[in-house]
Amino acid sequence: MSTPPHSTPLAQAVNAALATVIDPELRRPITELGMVESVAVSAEGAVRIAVLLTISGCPLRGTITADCEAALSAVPGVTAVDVDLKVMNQAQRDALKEQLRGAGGQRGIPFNQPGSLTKVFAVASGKGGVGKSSVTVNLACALAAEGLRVGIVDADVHGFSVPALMGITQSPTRVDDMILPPVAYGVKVISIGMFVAGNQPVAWRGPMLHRALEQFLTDVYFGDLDILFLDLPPGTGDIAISVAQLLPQAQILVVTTPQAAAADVAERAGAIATQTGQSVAGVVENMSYLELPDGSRMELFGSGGGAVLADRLSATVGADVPLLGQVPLDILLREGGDAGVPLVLGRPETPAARALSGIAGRIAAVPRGLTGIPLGLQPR
Ligand SMILES: Nc1ncnc2c1ncn2[C@@H]1O[C@H](COP(=O)(O)OP(=O)(O)OP(=O)(O)O)[C@@H](O)[C@H]1O
Repeated sequence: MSTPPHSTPLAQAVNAALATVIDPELRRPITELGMVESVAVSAEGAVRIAVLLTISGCPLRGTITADCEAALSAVPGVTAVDVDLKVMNQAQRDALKEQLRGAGGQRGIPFNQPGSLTKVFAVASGKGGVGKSSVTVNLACALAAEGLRVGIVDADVHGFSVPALMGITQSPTRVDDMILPPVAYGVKVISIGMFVAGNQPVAWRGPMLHRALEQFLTDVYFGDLDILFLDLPPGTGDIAISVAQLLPQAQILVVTTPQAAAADVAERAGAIATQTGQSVAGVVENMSYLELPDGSRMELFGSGGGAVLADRLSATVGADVPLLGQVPLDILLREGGDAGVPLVLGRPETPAARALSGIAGRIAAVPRGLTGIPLGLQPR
């Protein structure tokens, strides 16, 4: 015989345990999301719950089942757990979407709303291969490990690499017109690479890129984020202009190597801020040196490019653009990327990981860009 929830101490403990189960995509307790349809606890301690999935093919059904079983089995007095998975009907899905998007379920780019507190960083580089994506992923993971809510939009549509760097093979879940991004290491990630089959090259032109970015920013449910990174394609292409139009408050973070020639092209990527009215949050110098076994440093790509670039950008944009840090070359950084385990998490003790974590700390301290946000000031 089953008893209704809340009626016994055991049923209350079961409900409290269920409230600790977090939906892997929405990152909220399943009890808050209307996902627990029913809970029954027998006098013998057998628990039977019905969980409503957002869609029938939910790729995370196994995870949700295992998490419910683990949480409930740990409750003293529970002798058996049976999780019955069902699927939300349209009315339940609509209610969930409304809950997530706010009353009225309004569409639009949430990061542009007046109340948004998300800091947006567009990570740019002059040329490819300087480590822009590796830096983005490591900064995001370092910040998420500190407890911040972090997302990445891989806007490098021609050379998307973020999912692989974070070991993500899972596709986003679609709940009608809402896209739920996969989460890795606590970071919500969306990439054009998740929407193309296999490893196909993407040959899109400007307007399609703009539309894709707009769709990512509008339809992907990130929830409340502290920091959003946009991994831009190298150079000063259409997408940088689109970012400026769609997210005027995005601040530019420029990644370069110490090489003078790399700094020259990177300056163009940063200087676009003067045309778009955005601010430049700083410069990250990557591949700064290689530490040799005797402790000496070999400067493979020369030296000083990051500092020169920061000075030049300060002069160009008319505001202080700091050199946020120098990241040494480290084979482990490349290996971590290949294995989908970012260095700051896999080998946090290495000098490169420490440099990246230091830069992440400096980024966390950067105030939110205000361009494009109504300040609510009234003229007297
Ligand atoms: N500090 C570093 N030490 C060792 N290897 C690095 C370092 N930074 C990046 N790499 C490696 O260099 C390669 C290029 O890095 P990454 O893909 O991050 O560059 P990118 O600038 O994003 O390139 P693109 O824009 O062309 O996609 C990768 O194999 C990466 O593992």
